[in-house]
Amino acid sequence: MRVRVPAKVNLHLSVGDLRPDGYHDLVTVFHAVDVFDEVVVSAAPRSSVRTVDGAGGGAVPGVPAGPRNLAGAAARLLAKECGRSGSTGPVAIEIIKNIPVAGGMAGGSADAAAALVGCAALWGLDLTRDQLAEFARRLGADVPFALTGGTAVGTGRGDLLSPVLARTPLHWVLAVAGEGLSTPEVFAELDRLRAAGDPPRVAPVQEILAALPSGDPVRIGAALGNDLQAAAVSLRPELRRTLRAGRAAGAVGSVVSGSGPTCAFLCPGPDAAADVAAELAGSGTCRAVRIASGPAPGARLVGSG
Ligand SMILES: C[C@](O)(CO)[C@H](O)COP(=O)(O)OP(=O)(O)OC[C@H]1O[C@@H](n2ccc(N)nc2=O)[C@H](O)[C@@H]1O
Ligand SMILES: Nc1ncnc2c1ncn2[C@@H]1O[C@H](COP(=O)(O)OP(=O)(O)OP(=O)(O)O)[C@@H](O)[C@H]1O
Repeated sequence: MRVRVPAKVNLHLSVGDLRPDGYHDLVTVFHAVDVFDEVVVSAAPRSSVRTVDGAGGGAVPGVPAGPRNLAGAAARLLAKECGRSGSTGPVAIEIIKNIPVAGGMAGGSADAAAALVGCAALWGLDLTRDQLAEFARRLGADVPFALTGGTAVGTGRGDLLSPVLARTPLHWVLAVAGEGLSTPEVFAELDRLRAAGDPPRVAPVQEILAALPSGDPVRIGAALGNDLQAAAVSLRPELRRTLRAGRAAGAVGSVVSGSGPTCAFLCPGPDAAADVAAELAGSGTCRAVRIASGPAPGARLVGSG
């Protein structure tokens, strides 16, 4: 079973206080973009997970091959919970990676969502979208959104979703950094910054929710915001230059995606995105540049047999 699954950017992310369970309450607006990982799940004598680079086919540093890989964890969870209702068994999982690793674009979460969809199909499990979402939630805060895609508001840990009807395509340039950031470290840095003196918080979510139906990139660009941006910039001060370079190149909005360090630049249209990408690529402020658009659909079977 071959499943295609999108990356996300957060158009809005407001972070509440640290909870006793180590998480923070969030209000976020997820937006899926057309940077896709593919996850291929096949019955095999022994379970395994292998990741290859979608661009060159080589190894992908930073992605665990063993039991810590979230896609393998997804397969194990489904086998454990549904073993009695279908023919579960060992699976070989191959991940074809295009989503930047540890980039704040939920790549590991996407692979977990794709593995849930692929294994459910392989094993003939008759699960509803709600049942899949419940398993997804147990794997990580970002996993349920990778199932649904589109644009959605997330509350709780970010895992309670309600869809946002905003179908006008948005054109993005993504600036990918040379080295990733650890999500727990970025949340911890925000706690530290707040203990030392409250950094400014993002505007209420209503601002972006009011802007989205207009489809107007200038209005939407002005409403982008992320409480984790200050923490990501504090850990990686060079992101300031990246953000400045994208705006100087003509982007109408900029935001660090999730826990970073990927920076997302909203552009007025596809031609402007090509111009911004070319200029950013020459600015020397990031490792790679990608053009993307959203909203993209969530995890979907694209082949079988
Ligand atoms: C930053 C975001 O990408 C925004 O969409 C997500 O909140 C992160 O989601 P994720 O990577 O799926 O997160 P998880 O794997 O569930 O959690 C990793 C760690 O991030 C921190 N974490 C995550 C989500 C959340 N609401 N509060 C947190 O404090 C916790 O330290 C947690 O142990
Ligand atoms: N399938 C996977 N793909 C990528 N990373 C994985 C995977 N499984 C486990 N990981 C681990 O998760 C860490 C975070 O990777 P990921 O690419 O999901 O980060 P992220 O995009 O910043 O996450 P998020 O946006 O959800 O916070 C990696 O450093 C790696 O150790």
